[in-house]
Formats: sequence, structure tokens, C-alpha cells
Amino acid sequence: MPVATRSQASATRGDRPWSSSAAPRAAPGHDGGAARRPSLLANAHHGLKDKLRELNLFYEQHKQQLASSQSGAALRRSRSIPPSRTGEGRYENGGRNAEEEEEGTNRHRDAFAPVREAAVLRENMAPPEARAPSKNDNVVVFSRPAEPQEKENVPHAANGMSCPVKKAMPALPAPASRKLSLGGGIGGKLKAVAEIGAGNAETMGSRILVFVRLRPMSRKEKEAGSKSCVKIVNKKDVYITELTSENDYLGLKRVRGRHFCFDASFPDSTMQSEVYSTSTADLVEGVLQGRNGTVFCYGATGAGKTYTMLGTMENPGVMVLAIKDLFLKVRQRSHDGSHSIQLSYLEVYNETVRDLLSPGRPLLLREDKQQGTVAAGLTQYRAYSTDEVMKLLQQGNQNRTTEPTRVNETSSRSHAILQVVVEYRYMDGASVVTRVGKLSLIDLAGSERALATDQRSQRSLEGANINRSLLALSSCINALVEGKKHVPYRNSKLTQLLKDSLGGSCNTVMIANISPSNLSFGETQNTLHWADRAKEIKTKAVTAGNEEIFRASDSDNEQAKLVLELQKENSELRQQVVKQQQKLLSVQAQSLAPNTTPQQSAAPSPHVTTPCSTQRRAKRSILDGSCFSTPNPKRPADNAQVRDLQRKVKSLEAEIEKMKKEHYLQLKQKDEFIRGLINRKNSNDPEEATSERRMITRASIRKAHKDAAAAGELKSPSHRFTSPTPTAKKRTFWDFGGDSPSVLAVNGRKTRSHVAAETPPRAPSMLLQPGFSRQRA
Ligand SMILES: Nc1ncnc2c1ncn2[C@@H]1O[C@H](COP(=O)(O)OP(=O)(O)OP(=O)(O)O)[C@@H](O)[C@H]1O
Repeated sequence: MPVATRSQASATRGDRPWSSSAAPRAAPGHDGGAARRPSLLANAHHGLKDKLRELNLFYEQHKQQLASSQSGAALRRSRSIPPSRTGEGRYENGGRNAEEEEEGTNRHRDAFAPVREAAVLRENMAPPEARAPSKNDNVVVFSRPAEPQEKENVPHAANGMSCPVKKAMPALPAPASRKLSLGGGIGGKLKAVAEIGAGNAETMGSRILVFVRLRPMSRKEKEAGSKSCVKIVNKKDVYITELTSENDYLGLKRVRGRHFCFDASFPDSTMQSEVYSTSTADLVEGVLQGRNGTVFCYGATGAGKTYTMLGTMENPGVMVLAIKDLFLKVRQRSHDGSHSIQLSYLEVYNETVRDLLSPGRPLLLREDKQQGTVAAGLTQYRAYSTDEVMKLLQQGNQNRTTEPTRVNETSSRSHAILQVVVEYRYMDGASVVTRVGKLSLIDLAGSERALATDQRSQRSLEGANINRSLLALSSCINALVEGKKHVPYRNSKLTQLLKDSLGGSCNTVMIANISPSNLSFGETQNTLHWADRAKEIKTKAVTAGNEEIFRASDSDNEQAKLVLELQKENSELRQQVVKQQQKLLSVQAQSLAPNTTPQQSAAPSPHVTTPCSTQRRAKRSILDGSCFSTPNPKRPADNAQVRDLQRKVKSLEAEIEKMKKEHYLQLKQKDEFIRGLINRKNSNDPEEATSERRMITRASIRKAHKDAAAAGELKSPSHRFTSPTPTAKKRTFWDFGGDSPSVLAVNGRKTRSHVAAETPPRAPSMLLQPGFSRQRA
């Protein structure tokens, strides 16, 4: 039975004298256009497609006419809009002509009139959801012209799949600052956001950037005979097609397919470094400027979230690359101020929050005016080098809850959040400027069907809780997209912790991980759906960084300068200690090398057990502690050389021990001195104020030491990011305590040090720890 479309019906009724078939017959000219225009506007039931076709046609006619009839070349130049390659461009010019004909030739003198008219016409004709949601008049909305083939399954040439084609279009009229260039990462956007200034940026905000990463087909999936149902085109478009069953020989079953477009999509061959540089590198730069940034990985179990975030020893992931980059950038800038880097690592497991760096009782979440949602009692570690952070990560990951499921052997059963707070202090004339930026790197647990994992009670409970928090996450995404006043952050611990990143003033990046297998079609489609939805979330504008300017008097100024100098010196000394220890480690590794058998050293076979290899070499983890001191097994055995090296080691050890003692004493004195200075500055005691004007020399360190001890606790600007537990519980680099996860003897005393932490038991894979202490039923 023939189906009458709306346009056919109206053409039959004769209320559309402008049908596409009639248009070519019409004589081109002003009069004709003017005569036709009222019917176009009067007929509110015209389909958008028809209007587009008509306007295009009319534009072509008018263009020919203009070419012949225009008088002055200068006038012509001022009126012409370069024809765009896109449908939008064509639309624009068509709109211009229609308006122009009605208004007559007076408009010809106003060079910008056509643009304005086109914008008005576009807005009128845009579907309601595509119109400008922004109240800002400066934002021009470019509506999407209807595609004739839209919403129809059309074969996609690149993959032979059948998918409805969706035009690449930002879900919101995203500010220019958030447009992505694949090569340059998102730096441009972040910079532009800052450049927009208080005016536009404050009103517009910024959008969550969404990336999709496809992982390669796994061995298991290949063995199960699965086929790829996902195709990534132009590093942006994702096509997903549900393949017909093999028994459907006649192809009777309808094939479902969808098309999505993201800020960038990574095919299965994408390197970790490319994922990092495109998605996260500029967030790191933003953090150094004092802006908060969040990256989170979302996807079904086994889709590659942990691989993207942590990676392996050979291919480190976003977390590791971000930390390395951060330290590199800090080192490059250390000449003009002092930096401090603190980090914490927590997990949300079965709706309880746990400190991964200092496991103990579950932590409670509290709302803090300055910091947002914080986990009370969470340990903040001060780190001085990438290696230290790696060790802390490794240590934290060994405490993380992972269990094998049917889908993934090392499935993360918890959401893990690594937070790095960078504080940068420098002198700006007479003021001390403190900038604080926070980077949150989040590896979510996998969204899953109960059947996909396991039916055993503990796994089902875990699955239920994971799904609960991810459901809460999707409710928040929905509420934020719909602009609801109430966003249900409190429905789960995860959303409470993500509150800042989703709805706060933060540059946020979501990486959605998907599997190519047709066996995971449902999960992949679900992940892509939520990723597509998340594109529409607008976060609050990130304009200036979190900056505090402290204007000091002359005497304060001198003290502040001295404090900064000492802090700089301290961090340099600490870096020296770290370098010496690295030197020692490499010498030790060299001396160990000859002890390995020639067979071992010669064979790079995956079956050979090196100190760093695991049962499953492919999964050798970046977090495997022993990998940090991997000896080089390729050195030939040579007894004389061994003895020589051993001597070297001993002398180096002695040297390091001596340096450590000296540095330790110096650092302690300086720390105390700084503490004393800060305490004095905070004190309102007039006697203290007068004494501050005295000349401060290094010789007064001893005296300051005593004063500081009498004055009590150190109050540093970093208090804003430490947990709101009693100060006595806070741990710093120099804290002493037997319950420390990394306690070792320095100068005959027990001290916590992340530089020379005890090597924890080796993890055999990325997240699989055999001796996992929290065994669950
Ligand atoms: N891009 C990739 N390249 C190579 N291997 C990958 C990639 N992504 C994932 N894998 C491999 O796929 C397997 C599952 O990945 P991963 O553990 O990261 O999944 P997940 O999403 O974190 O799962 P879960 O939510 O269960 O923890 C791992 O063996 C990992 O090495």
C-alpha cells in the first residue's frame, strides 16, 4: 500500500505552490521570490526537508541572478558570504536571499544584514531542542539541516554496516573554547576558556568532553567465534551494528544499528600515549594553572577501563602518564616558585569508602565548604618524584578489591579514585600567590549484567552495588542534562564523590571503553548511550584558577621570601636524595645481573622467570613493585666486575647514608624554622610582631626551632586539602609510626618514607594480587 507523506499530501491539496518539482519551472527573479515567501512562512506544516530543498533551489536561482545583475564589485563583495561546504552554509545563504527579496535593495548597504537574517531564519526553522539554550545573545545557534537519509538505515561504505547516520554536531552550542582539535588535545579549549574571561565563560560554562576507546578483540572472544560489531571512522564517529544470527540465512531478522559522534574516538590500535595526549594532557596543564580536572573511565566489565587508566609496565596508562607529565612540568617551572604535590587514593566498594594507601576502617564522607565532598580521615601523601607516586599507586592497587569474574580475570570490583593536589606558591611583587589545582583520576568498576559476571552471592552483591552506583551516576547525568534543580548526588557514595566533577567548576573528561565483540553488543550500546548523554552535561565555567593572593608587609615579605627559598631548597635536596637512591638501585641491579644464568639472560622468552616477570607476562603491571628495580639480565657474568661493583655499591651506600643524615638534619631544622615563622605570622601577639622585624639569619634557625616547638601545630595553606580529622592523625612525610604501610629505619629510628618504602609482595598481574589481605567469601 502506498504511503502518503506529509509533503505529498500538502502538494496534492495545492497549498504548497513551491514544491521541489514546481520550483525549477518558476521564473527566477525578485518578484517570484517575494510572491512565494509568504506561502512558505504561512504554511507551518511544511517539512524541514522540503524547506531546505526549496531554499537551496531558490538560492541557486538567486545566485545566478545576482551574478548578472549586480552593479558594483565592491558592493558585491560586501554582500557575499563564502559558500560553505556544509549544509549549514547552503542553508545560510538560502535564508539570506529569501529575506533580502522581501526587504528590497535598501539592505544592500549593510554588509552584515545577510548574516543576521540568516541567523534569525535558522533559529526560526531549527527544531525546538536545537535552539539556543543559552541566554547569551552572542551565541549564534547553527541548526542542523535535515538529511534526506536521516533516521533510515543506510549502508556505510567504510564498514559495510547498516547504521542510521547521525551528523557530527555538538549536543550543545558548545563555546568555541571547547571545540576539539585531535592533534592538539584540548589545550586550545582550556586556554580559550581562561581567555574568555569573566564575561562569557561565567555564563556559558563548559561541556564534559567525551572520548570513546575501542579495545582489541580478546583471545577468549576470538575463540568464542565473535565478530566485530563496532567500527570507528575518522577518529570521531562510532558505528555499532547488531549482526544477524548465523542461522538467519535469508536475512529476515531486522539489523539494528546506531551511529554516535564523540569529541574523539580511539580505534583498537591507538597507543596509550595518544589517548593521554588527546584526552588528559591539557587537564594536567590546567591543574598547574590552579584549575580542577577530572578524568574517568566508564564501560562494561572487561572493556578496558583499568588498561586505559593504569596500563601495563610496557604501556603505562593515563594515570601514570599524567603523573609523569605533572612532575616533569613542575620541575621545569621550579625556578620561579615552590610546588608541593599531595596525593590520596581511595576506593568505593559495596558502598563503603576505603583508604587504599592506609587501609583501615571505612571512611565517612563529609561536605566541606571549600573542598566539596571529602572522605574524613583520608591520608594525604606528599610526593617528591614520579617513582614515589608509582610506589604509592602500586601499594594502593594491592589493597584494591579485584576478583576474577567470568568476563575478566582481574576485574576491579570497586571504583578507584586517585587525587593529586598541586600547590604552587610564588612571589608576585610584594604578594605571595598560592595556586591550588586538583586532578582526579577515576577508574570505575564495570557496569554489568548479573549473568555476565557470576551468580555467587558475593559477586552478585558486588554487582548490585556497582550497578547501584552506576545507576545513580546515570540519574545524575540525566538530571544535569535536563537542567533539573535537584541532582540526586546523595544516592550513592560514587556520585557524592563525583559531585564536583559533574556539576562543579571542573574540566571533566569521560573515556568510555567498549569491546568490539558482537557478544557484548548490549553492553557496548548501553555504554555509548550514556557517553552520548554525558556530552550534554555542562559543568560550571572554569575561569580563573583557585588562586589566593596574600599581600604581606615588608617584614612579612622577607619572611615569606625566606620560607619560599627554604621550601625550594628542601625540595631540591629531596630530589637529590631520590636521585642518589635511584643511582644505588641501578648499581645494585647491575651487580645482581651476573648472578642470573646465561640461559636466562640470553632468552627473552615470556616463560623465563625474571624478577619482574609474572605468570602472565602480558599482564605484567606497572604496579608490580619489583619492576621498579628490575636488574638487567643481559650483562655477562664477570667476577672481578662483580667485586668492583659491590665495592662501588658499598661506598655509594655509605655516601648515601651520610647524605641522608645530613639532609635529614637540615630538612628537620628548616621545617621547624618554617613552622615557627608561619606560627609567628599567624599570631596576633604584638610582642611577636615586633620580634618579627628582627633580621632573620640562618643562625637563628635553632632559636626558631624552639619557638616553633612551643607554638604547636603547623598551619600551612595545604590545610584546605587535608581531611577534616584531628591534626594529630594527619600524616606527613616525616611522620613516625609503626602502623605505616611503608616503614623503614633511618638513622636508627622508624620513619615513614615513600622514597625507600619496603617492596610489597609482587603482584602477578595488573590488579590480581594473590596475597590480597581482605579475602571475601
Ligand atoms: N586497548 C587495549 N589494548 C590491549 N589490551 C587491552 C586493551 N584494553 C583492554 N585490554 C585487555 O583487556 C582485558 C580487560 O581489560 P581491563 O581489566 O582493563 O577491563 P576493565 O574494563 O577494567 O574491567 P573491570 O571493570 O572488570 O575491571 C585486560 O587483559 C587488558 O589487558
